[in-house]
Formats: sequence, structure tokens, C-alpha cells
Amino acid sequence: MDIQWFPGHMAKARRQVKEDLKLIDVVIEIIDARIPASSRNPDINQIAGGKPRLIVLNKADLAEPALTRRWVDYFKKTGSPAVAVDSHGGRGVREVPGYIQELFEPKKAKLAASGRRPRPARCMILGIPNVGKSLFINKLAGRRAARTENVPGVTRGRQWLKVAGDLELMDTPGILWPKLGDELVSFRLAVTGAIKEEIFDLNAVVGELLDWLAGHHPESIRERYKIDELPEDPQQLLEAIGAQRGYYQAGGVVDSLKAAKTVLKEFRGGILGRFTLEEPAES
Ligand SMILES: Nc1nc2c(ncn2[C@@H]2O[C@H](COP(=O)(O)OP(=O)(O)OP(=O)(O)O)[C@@H](O)[C@H]2O)c(=O)[nH]1
Repeated sequence: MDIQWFPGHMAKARRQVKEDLKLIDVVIEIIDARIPASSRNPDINQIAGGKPRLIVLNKADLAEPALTRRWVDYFKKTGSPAVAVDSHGGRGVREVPGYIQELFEPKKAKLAASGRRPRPARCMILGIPNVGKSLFINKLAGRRAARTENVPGVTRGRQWLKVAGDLELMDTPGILWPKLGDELVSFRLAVTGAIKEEIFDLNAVVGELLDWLAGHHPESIRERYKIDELPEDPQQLLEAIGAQRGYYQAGGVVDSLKAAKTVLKEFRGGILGRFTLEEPAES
């Protein structure tokens, strides 16, 4: 899924999600723990409406633990239960059903009061591209919950995956658009991978990333790229990294594009360290 969101696409996504939400008791909003504000869909409150919602800060293994705790507290204080998760390693995933049951409780009581048979809480995942919706679904529902969308000739409707803890999970996540138009947000979406590389200026984005890292975590660059004195100009820093790695083009010119790709890959992979690019509004 690419990030080319146009008004038509957004309207279609919104309609689809609205339709699916009719079947849902609890919404699971997946965000990226490294950018908990920028990775939220701007209209999520309207879209999820009055449905109880759990915020999942995914990729917590790549984020700064202390800041993740602050973000979780912040969301809780603002009335949204939140949990930090690493969908790769699985940390935090097992806590999710408990939160969902709590959020389902009022509706469950209502169903019981009207004499209906108890049933599992029905949930669906919502989030912008690349926050880890699919991996989270697989982790929560278990290995056997293989998706079938690539099987030729199979027309899929919405399917439900059974999840331990008396839950049912819609197998297809709702993909929502990210915040568009704000430069700082776009930068954060680009470095974390929510925006595809083909559509941003790699050198500029990595330059901004190096600027941020040099300001907040200079030791991470010094240690990784063995550069004692960090040049102030990010483009010079990029060249120093390229030179250190031996990335030269014909004529002895440093291949700074290759250096930029390396830095981005290592940042995204957590090799430079665990970073969170934004803090909650209140401390
Ligand atoms: N380190 C780490 N990587 C993760 C985690 N969750 C997802 N990823 C990686 O992030 C990338 C995107 O994961 P997906 O599950 O495909 O994300 P998605 O939200 O379904 O993506 P779209 O289909 O584009 O909407 C993949 O490379 C995953 O391996 C996590 O908790 N930790």
C-alpha cells in the first residue's frame, strides 16, 4: 500500500471503514511508537466515533522506552487506554485482550441485560500504512491465522479470526491516510517508513534526520560511524559517513546517496539506537 492519498481515496477508505465499523465492538488503533502523534490519522476521532478504542503503540522495540511510557500515560490521562507493543518479538501483545475485554464490558452487560447470548468482543484494526497492522494481527491471532488474500480465485469478504481471550478480529485492517501537508509530520512519516522512498527526497530527509540525531543523540552517530567531530552541516556529515564507509564514486567523489540509504536503513532497523521523535504535549 502506497501513500498516494487523494480525496477520492480518502473518501473511499472512510466509507469502507464506516461500513466495517457497524460490526465492531472495539477499535484497535495502531500507531508507531516512534512518532505517536504523527502516525495517527487526523480524523480518527470522527471515524472511530463513539466506539471504545484501544491505542496500540507498535514498534515499541524501536522507540525510546522512557518516552513510550510517557506516551502511554499521556493517552491514558486523555481517556484513551493505551498499550506499548512489539509485534516482531511479541512483547505487550498478550496484554491486549485484557484491555479489550475491559472496553467491551459495558456493551457485554447491555447485551446480557437484553437477554442476548454472550459473544466474543468483535474488534478491528485501524491505522495508517506501514505501522505494522498486518504483523500485529498475525501476532495477536497466532500463526494459524494465515491470510488468504493472495489465493487466486478467492473472493474474500470480511473474515473473522479467533483470538484467545474471547475475541474475534476482523482479518482485514482498515488503512487510513496519514496527516498530509505538514512538513515536520511528513519528515517523521518518511524516516519511519510510512511514506515510500520513491516519493521523497532521500538526501533531504536523511539530512534532516542527521540534524535531529546530532542534536539529540550525537553519540549514536559518533559510535556507529566512528566520527569524533560531527560537522554541523548535515550534508557534510553525510559525506563524512560515506567516506568512513568507503562509498566512493568514480573520480573519488563520495557517494552520499548510498550513505543516505545506509543511514536510513540503519535508523529504521534500530541499529543506531531506539529513538522517539516526538514528545507528548504535557510532561
Ligand atoms: N521492529 C519492528 N518492526 C515491525 C513491527 N511491526 C511491524 N514491523 C515491520 O514494519 C513493516 C510494516 O509492517 P506491516 O505489518 O506490513 O504494516 P501494515 O500497517 O500492515 O502496512 P500496510 O499494509 O502498508 O498498511 C514490516 O517490515 C514489519 O516487519 C514491530 O513491532 N517492530
